[in-house]
Amino acid sequence: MAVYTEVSLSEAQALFKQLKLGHVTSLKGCAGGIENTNYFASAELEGQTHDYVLTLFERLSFEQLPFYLQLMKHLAQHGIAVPEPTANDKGALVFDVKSKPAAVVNKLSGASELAPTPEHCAQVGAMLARMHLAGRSFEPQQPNLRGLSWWNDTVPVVLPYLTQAQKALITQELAYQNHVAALSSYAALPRGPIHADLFRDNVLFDTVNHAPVLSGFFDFYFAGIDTWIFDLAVCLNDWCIDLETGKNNAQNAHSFIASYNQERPLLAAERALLPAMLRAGALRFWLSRLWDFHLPREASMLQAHDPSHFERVLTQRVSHLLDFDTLAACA
Ligand SMILES: Nc1ncnc2c1ncn2[C@@H]1O[C@H](COP(=O)(O)OP(=O)(O)O)[C@@H](O)[C@H]1O
Ligand SMILES: N[C@@H](CCOP(=O)(O)O)C(=O)O
Repeated sequence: MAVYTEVSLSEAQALFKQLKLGHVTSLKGCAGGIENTNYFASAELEGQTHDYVLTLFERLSFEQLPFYLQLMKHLAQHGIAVPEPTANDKGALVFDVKSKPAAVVNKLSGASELAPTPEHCAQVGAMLARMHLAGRSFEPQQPNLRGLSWWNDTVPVVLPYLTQAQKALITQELAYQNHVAALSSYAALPRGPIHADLFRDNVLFDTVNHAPVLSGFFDFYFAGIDTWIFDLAVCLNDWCIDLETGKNNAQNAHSFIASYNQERPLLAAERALLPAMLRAGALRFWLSRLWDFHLPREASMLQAHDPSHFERVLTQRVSHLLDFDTLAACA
């Protein structure tokens, strides 16, 4: 149950009044999620009911939040299906509720698809590409805070908890990623705001006439400026991976890359570096899961995900380098 901070109807009412969203008719704690307090709220305005999500941020501060919320607003206003944060009269997007930073966004419809097919992957791939293009006109800059410099800082912290084989894998991979980051072809990659954590559980689909229809992306709180191809690799490492074995699902990957490529054709340099970025994405999540698992932050409410899954994905990505059919298909 992800309600760590209780919000009363009258507290929600006061915020919705300030935001001119009307009268709150229902307020329900959201059972999903592990990091923040989320409430689903309905409000009536001029005879119409609208559904919202009220989030109280338990980890991020008042200072950190504007980047993420402004990015969501920018993307929503540029036609990307993401929750749009509501601003007050002064344009503020972050508010104080129970001394916690809080925001109100529109509620997306649908549910996550935890067993995605090529059709789901095609829709996510296309919207990911459109999201990258829409992000070109977003001006605020914040690096991906879970990028290379965080990996360099964090690998030494988790090393004492690893076996000899794991130590070898992670240190060799880190060295390889530092080498890649120093390449001029890497420096020239197109970049901009990326989601950086667009896993299956951060995307919702409706069902229309028995077919899935993407309703939106959410949970932008790992977003930052990084290469677009890294964002694509993070997605391929979740949407196109067999969760039991860590093996590539070539059909899903083909569909994901082909539809991304149709919206924004990949550059030759991006194709060349995709195998390296698939390894980077696997390292990033193996490392964050190891860090959460072995060094849980004090009073953390996070339930650590299984690190060994991304160790398996990394091992596969290193040994198979790439499913060449997949890349050839989007040429
Ligand atoms: N804008 C939204 N529209 C619809 N559902 C949402 C929205 N934001 C969050 N949710 C729901 O709330 C759940 C928790 O959100 P999430 O951002 O994953 O929380 P946490 O950051 O605490 O893990 C999600 O699984 C989703 O079902
Ligand atoms: N997708 C990451 C965990 C990020 O947490 P989230 O619940 O905020 O998406 C992982 O699987 O390790």
